[in-house]
Amino acid sequence: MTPGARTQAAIELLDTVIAAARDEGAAADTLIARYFAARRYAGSKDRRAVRERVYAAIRALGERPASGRAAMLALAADDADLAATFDGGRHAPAPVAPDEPVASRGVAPAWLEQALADAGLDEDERAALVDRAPLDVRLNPLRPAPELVGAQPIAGLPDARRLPAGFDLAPFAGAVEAQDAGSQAVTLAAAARAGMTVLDLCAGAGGKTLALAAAMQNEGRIVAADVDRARLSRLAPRAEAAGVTIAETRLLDPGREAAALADVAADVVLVDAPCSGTGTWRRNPEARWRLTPARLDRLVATQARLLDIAADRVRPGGALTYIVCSLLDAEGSAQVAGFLARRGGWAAEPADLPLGRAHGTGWRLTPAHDGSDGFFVARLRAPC
Ligand SMILES: C[S@@+](CC[C@H](N)C(=O)[O-])C[C@H]1O[C@@H](n2cnc3c(N)ncnc32)[C@H](O)[C@@H]1O
Repeated sequence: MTPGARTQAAIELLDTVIAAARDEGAAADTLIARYFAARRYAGSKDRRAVRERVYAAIRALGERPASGRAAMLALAADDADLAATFDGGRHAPAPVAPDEPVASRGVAPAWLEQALADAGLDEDERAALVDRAPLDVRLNPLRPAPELVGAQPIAGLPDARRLPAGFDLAPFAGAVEAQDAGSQAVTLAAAARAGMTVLDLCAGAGGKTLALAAAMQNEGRIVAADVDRARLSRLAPRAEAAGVTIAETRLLDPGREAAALADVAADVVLVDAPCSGTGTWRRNPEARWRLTPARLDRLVATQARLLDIAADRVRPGGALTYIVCSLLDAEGSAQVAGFLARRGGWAAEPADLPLGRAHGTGWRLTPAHDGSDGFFVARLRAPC
């Protein structure tokens, strides 16, 4: 492909990413894979260059742009080589007209930037939300530790390593789990120990379930529940590879979760709740283009409902750990304040984790402060 054809491909792809973000359609990665599946003539260098351009645009633009062309013109404003590809040549974008719309750079849509500022994140903290994320892993203490060339330790997390970009994890399946340092740190707030009964209410594919099992030295019982069949079905093979035998999965019907869990009385319940993901924009920057105030309201309502379901499953004196990979107070500190207001006798305990700092009713990790994804976590103690 010529440089102009690559630019035009990025514009076309961005048009589909923008439409999918607006209409809750497929993720950018899926759209890029589909695009090239239908264009076998594009070589691996072309694919990489186009993909990089698409993601550079997504990362640079906070507001969902009006079009792929407006998005690429925003990048071209600071990149003379890119601007030169708008030459009207064969397969290349048309030359730029004097009054053409150009998307504006930014971290997030205005309403979200304001909500993040209201949550106490200054400009530098907000800008770091869309930096590139490192590759972090958790060494599985249930398996012999492999040699990982180039691995760096992460202070305060003995099982965490930061790996060089592009490191191939496939040969280490079961011994090494890809997991952000922040995700590892917030799981420690659950303080799961050998012999406990633990409910992982939003287990997904089991990233935190496996970390809980390791902390429990694979002794006790974990009920790993989720409403998403596809995600939950990935847990059992991962557990087997990791040597985890104490986790059982339970697929829940949305709206009927409480009944399906009525037999569980847990020492620890973990709610790794569905959220806006504002703390994981480094890995998923297009999420900024998908979130609307109405979608956020729905997530906040679901989180409150899950907190109440979870609280009913904690034995007297047990603990509930609530986690969101979001830095919005509506999903974090204020969500927990609402829980404490409607649940007499419950108390928030200081988390005191190796990463992060106290924030409102809980604890917060941010990319700028901790070099990890952004999280809010609270540990809540049930009355005896
Ligand atoms: C942040 S993800 C969990 C990630 C997972 N704990 C991990 O560490 O990989 C949130 C999960 O909540 C699940 N979820 C959404 N609504 C739910 C509900 N009503 N009951 C249980 N799980 C739910 C989603 O399917 C999703 O897997």
